[in-house]
Amino acid sequence: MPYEEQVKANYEAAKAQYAKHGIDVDQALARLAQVKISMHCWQGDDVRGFLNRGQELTGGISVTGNYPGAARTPDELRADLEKAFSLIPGSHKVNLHAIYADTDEVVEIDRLEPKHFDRWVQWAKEQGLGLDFNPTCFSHEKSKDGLTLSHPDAEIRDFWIKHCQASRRIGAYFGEQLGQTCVTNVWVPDGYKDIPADRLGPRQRLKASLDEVFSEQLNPAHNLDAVESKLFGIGSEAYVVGSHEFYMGYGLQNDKLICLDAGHFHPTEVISNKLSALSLFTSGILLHVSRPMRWDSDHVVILDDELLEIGKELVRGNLLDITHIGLDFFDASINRVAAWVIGTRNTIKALLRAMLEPVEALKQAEITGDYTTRLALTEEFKSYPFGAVWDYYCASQGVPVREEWLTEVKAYERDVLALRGN
Ligand SMILES: C[C@H](O)[C@H](O)[C@@H](O)C(=O)CO
Ligand SMILES: [Mn+2]
Repeated sequence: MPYEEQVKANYEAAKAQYAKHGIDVDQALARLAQVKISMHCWQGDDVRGFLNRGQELTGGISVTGNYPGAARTPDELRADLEKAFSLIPGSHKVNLHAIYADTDEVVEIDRLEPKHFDRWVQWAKEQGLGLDFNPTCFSHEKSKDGLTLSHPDAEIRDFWIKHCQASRRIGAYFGEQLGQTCVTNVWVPDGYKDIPADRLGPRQRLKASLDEVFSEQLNPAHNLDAVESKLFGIGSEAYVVGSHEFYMGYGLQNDKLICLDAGHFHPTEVISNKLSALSLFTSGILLHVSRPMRWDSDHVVILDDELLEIGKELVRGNLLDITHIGLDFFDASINRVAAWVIGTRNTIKALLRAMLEPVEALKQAEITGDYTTRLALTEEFKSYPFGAVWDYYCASQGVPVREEWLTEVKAYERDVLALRGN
């Protein structure tokens, strides 16, 4: 049987099995096709960006590895993103950082304007992509002591406030131009390596700075603001100003999306368990889907228990409408295009797996105290023919089925990435 026919036949057989449990697979795929993943541009060049290219990566984050072929220019980065998107089913977004401005002007980051991102906007229009945005409060001379919006020096604080204000305007421009809301996420690295004498003062300053950052009213159809907390970073082991409690309080009080990065909590703490609770109090959530390994190591996302659990929580709690799903990992030890493809396909797979579960039967078993059925069904469904549905979804979206995509990445590596000579 020709391969396409085999994929279709497997799909039909799988569909019949799921239908026995009242699961409408066609409906699940239609729903899945609506979900956008915001693919982070910074996987493509190890968080270097194009402004201040000489600056080392700071902010307590780190990229390891020296796999050849990192993008050196905006055109190269866009070509790599296009390659990755051609191997991922669905229609998605690109998440930009301010240092990825594509301009011939020499511009300081507190003076960035929408025009410095026009080439990105034109490209996004051509590609049918949405854009998200982030101020870059690191890798800069004015953040060299690890402090930005909470800095004791008012002039330095003001510089970063202006940068974040400029970033929000750029986000609103993206939203207006592309007809898709842009999420602008504020993350600052501020913290101390050792035990601080004053934990309150920096938080008071950060709060006041954020109030200024968000003082301009922007159309929420164009831009939504998010705030991202963290537990610790390299050089901020003892104290991070923007802790989870800080941003949860700030976000709830000021109607900002709360960003949960999977790598920003204690090693045994998981963000999947936070979604239902947060959803009761917030108007929106931003996810930074990442894979911490012993620390906030930003490994490429794999289809592990936590990713599956995130998918389940989003689907079972009906949270996809209020949740913006972004990725945040950076691995320079493997082909960077492959890293995007693996992490993004896995995130979509986790959602599909969750959509193909007998949720109502599981909830019913639970509510009647029949935990035996809950466990039995959960375990049996792990070997239901999810793969056949995934294969069909990829084929129907015109992207390679299974590991076929790797052949394309290898060819791209040979014909394009290897020629970059880096
Ligand atoms: C580059 C990103 O903005 C950064 O990774 C941030 O989101 C973060 O998670 C820092 O640890
Ligand atoms: Mn993050």
